[in-house]
Amino acid sequence: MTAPPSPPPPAAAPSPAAQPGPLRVLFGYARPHRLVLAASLLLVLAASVSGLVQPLVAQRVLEALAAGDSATGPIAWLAALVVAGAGLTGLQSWWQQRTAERVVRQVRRDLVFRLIRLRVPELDRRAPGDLIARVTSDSTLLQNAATEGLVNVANGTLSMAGALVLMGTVHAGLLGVTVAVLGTVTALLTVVLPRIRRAVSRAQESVGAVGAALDRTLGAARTVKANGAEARETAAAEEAIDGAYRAGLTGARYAAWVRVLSGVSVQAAFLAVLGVGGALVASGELTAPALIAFLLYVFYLAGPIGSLVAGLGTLQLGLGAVGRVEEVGRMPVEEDVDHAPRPVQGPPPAVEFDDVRFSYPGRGPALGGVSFTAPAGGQTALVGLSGAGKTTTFALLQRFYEPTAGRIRIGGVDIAELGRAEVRRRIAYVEQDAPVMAGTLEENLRYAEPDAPPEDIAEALRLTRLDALVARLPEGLRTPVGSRGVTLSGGERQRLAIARALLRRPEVLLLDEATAQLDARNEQALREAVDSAARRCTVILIAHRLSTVTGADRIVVLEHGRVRAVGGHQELVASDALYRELAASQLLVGEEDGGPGAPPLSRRPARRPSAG
Ligand SMILES: Nc1ncnc2c1ncn2[C@@H]1O[C@H](COP(=O)(O)OP(=O)(O)OP(=O)(O)O)[C@@H](O)[C@H]1O
Repeated sequence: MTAPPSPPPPAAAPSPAAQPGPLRVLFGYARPHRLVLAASLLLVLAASVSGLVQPLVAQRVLEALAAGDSATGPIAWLAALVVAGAGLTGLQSWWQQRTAERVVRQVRRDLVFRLIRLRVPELDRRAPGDLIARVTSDSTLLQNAATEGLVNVANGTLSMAGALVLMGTVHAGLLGVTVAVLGTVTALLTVVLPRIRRAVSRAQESVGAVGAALDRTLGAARTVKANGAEARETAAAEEAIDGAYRAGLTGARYAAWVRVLSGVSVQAAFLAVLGVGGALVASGELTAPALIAFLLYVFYLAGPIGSLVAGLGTLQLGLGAVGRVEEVGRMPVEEDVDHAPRPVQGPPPAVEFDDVRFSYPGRGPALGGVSFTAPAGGQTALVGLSGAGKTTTFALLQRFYEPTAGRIRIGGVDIAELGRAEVRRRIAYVEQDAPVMAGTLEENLRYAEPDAPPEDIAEALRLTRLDALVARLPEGLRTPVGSRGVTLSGGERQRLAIARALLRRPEVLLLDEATAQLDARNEQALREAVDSAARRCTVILIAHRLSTVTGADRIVVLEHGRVRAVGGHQELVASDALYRELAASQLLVGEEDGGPGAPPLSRRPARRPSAG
């Protein structure tokens, strides 16, 4: 198997101990692109300077005209400045957007890299829809802030400072008037902008909740429809949509205030300067062209102020998203799954559970000291009532969760000493509700073994009787399956999962028995497939059916997270009351029906992440 390319770890994944503020984090995302962003800032500043010089040149034009001189030169300069300003603005916009796309690509790659490696306990407590929203929409807000927001704020600040300096050269007193007016407006803006940020954070959380609600509902679409629960599910999503709407309205209200304040600032400064400057012109302390030039500067300020306000607004949106993106950086991931472990060729190993204890977070013990040995190369069946702890033993064996006490050994080696990739390379796992991955039937088969030789594929297909299905499909193995292709039946999906598992030639095969949806013929085929796998590896299965239990070398009866009894079928029927009860209530019915058609020993619903 070739190892997948592993992208670099996230650019900014702070340790929980010292978390920098959101602004610093934002700078962290912009830092790798600082040269391009600086160039972008220079371009926008150059465009601003061309605007900044225009009032001065206009003043020359007016003075030349007032003196009866030719104004052709200054007018030509003015035209050149206007064209240069427009060109620079266009170039800057393209350049900045290009950088923004790079930033968001990196943010999304980092997020996806981490999300796919999240530890199972973390995945179990998170809603996938919410995690997806962080990749799709929060990353966009963050990207805008880290590029456009920072450049706009820098440009607005520098351009405004430049304009104020030039205005000071025209008339210091009028500059004082302008600064007083703008200062008042700025004070008001600092009250409003953080509110926008909080509103955006709330809106983003609600959008994440919409995603989570939809993910849950669409994932259980058949159950929703079968139970006529469309209205209830719609209401649940609508509640989140309304939350986003309310937060959006709040944000819009504050955004409107920002527009009003920034618009009013220039108008107010204009009126104040006109009044004071008019008096100065009347008293002869200021020339009319100088006042006009000053007023042009005041209008020019609308540009930098607009840039500053837009930049601050974008920053607020981004700062609201930073927390949600950064939180992913703090979620625990499996660090040890990205190296290609050595191929396994050894003989089947024994699997030992030695006084294993485990509790799910916030729950009582799921396993309270489980000890049993699955003999090397044998078939071991785990049976027990629903909730006894069967699936939990599989989760611990694959290091999805870690035991709180006790040891699990494969071939005598404690799996805690092996990397997760190593442990999982030795084990093939067939889930009860085995999912079909996107792609063709062949890609599904080769999912873990892309280089499996064709004869192995043919054998796996034959053993699982999928060869008949392949022959029926128009494009054979190249037929796309899953959501964008041919829909496979539950039984076909399960056989596909077993074929995939057999192709991996594992040391240990874990089978959460998936025979409930098979007809008798195919179930017989599966038994043969598992029997043939058992000649090459150690098989542990969560048994739901009589035929499996009677075929197993060893049966482990679990009850309330403990091993209640271990033995063969006849032995347990004779010695264990619970096993006998299970057999009496369900297995015997199966025998009467002819074995393979028997009902499951224990049924359980498909598990969904517990987080809502
Ligand atoms: N992800 C989880 N988070 C919290 N508790 C869990 C989780 N998975 C299982 N449990 C709890 O742990 C206990 C053992 O569950 P487990 O799934 O191992 O039982 P099981 O024997 O496999 O049951 P079934 O046959 O119904 O699948 C149960 O009380 C269950 O509610």
